[in-house]
Amino acid sequence: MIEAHNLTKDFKTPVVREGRFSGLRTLFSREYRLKEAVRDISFQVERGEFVGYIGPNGAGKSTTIKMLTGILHPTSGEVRVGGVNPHRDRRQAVRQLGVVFGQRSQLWWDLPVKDSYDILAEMYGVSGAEKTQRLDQFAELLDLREFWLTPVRKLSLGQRMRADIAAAMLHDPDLLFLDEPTIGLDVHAKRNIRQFLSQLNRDFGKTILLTTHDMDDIEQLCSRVMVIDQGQLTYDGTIPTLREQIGLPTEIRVKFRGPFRVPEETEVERLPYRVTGIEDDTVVVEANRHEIGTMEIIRALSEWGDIDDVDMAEPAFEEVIRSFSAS
Ligand SMILES: Nc1ncnc2c1ncn2[C@@H]1O[C@H](COP(=O)(O)OP(=O)(O)OP(=O)(O)O)[C@@H](O)[C@H]1O
Repeated sequence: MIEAHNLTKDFKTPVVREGRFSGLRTLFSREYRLKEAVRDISFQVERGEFVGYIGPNGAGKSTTIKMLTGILHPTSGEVRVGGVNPHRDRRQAVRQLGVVFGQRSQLWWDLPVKDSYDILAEMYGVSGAEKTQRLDQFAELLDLREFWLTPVRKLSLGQRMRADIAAAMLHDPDLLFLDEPTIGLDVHAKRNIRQFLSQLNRDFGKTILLTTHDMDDIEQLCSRVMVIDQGQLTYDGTIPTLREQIGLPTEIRVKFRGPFRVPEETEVERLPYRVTGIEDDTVVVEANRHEIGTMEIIRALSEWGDIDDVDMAEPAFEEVIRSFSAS
């Protein structure tokens, strides 16, 4: 559905001069600084996938999305979306993709929500019957009716986002790009949006590429995640594998039935796990699953006493990403 081959995007920006008349001198300067926003990125997204695209600020996420949607032309490399070049065959590409930018709306600010849909339907050549059928469905799933006749500028952020997602899907594209769709929303509004996106993917087979700083979005929605850092793709795979690669410690809480004996610190230190706490009948251990298997730890701990229950907590996803970007 999406193919990116050795995508690179450089931005040339004039070097800003200091001092008097600096604005004018910058304007006429021939000195440029080159910024490699995206460097030699290749990936493929198959039909029906839900992919998270994440990375620190300024990593190159928006630039990539803009190349995939045809807004920007790559400096080198190639993009195909549904078999077409989105920059060259703009009309064809636009028909099969929907885009939502969390920070700005594609709806008409002063018009009632309903009127924006009428204009978009006209622009995309969506027939009256199709429009009615889709809007009925979206109104149901996204609760649009409560603000149907309200001008867009009067909507809350959550309402505006729901209205925008429905607008992006009005012409029934196969592919949806979302850039920060849950930014600034409260927990309830985020849940609504996530539910709808999940339905679009699961029940309607839509392919979705999601850029977000909200790690819960990624964990709850995406089956695959791509990490970009300083313009380069540093990871492409599943979330559990990403966790394993980083090797952040897993916390294991072991509850003992009856008495137990924790070995002396000197004995424990030689082992690839650390006892980080003892609370009544529970011992908390941190281990790096790179170095020792969970079963091995449990086997070792069972020598301390009679194990009643074991609970494991994986490292928080946000921490995984932070550590990944720093390494
Ligand atoms: N039009 C432009 N001209 C010059 N530099 C640009 C332009 N657009 C982006 N950049 C630079 O390219 C780099 C990547 O920017 P981009 O917006 O793609 O990052 P991002 O990962 O989307 O960041 P964020 O999470 O903050 O939105 C940044 O250093 C940015 O300053």
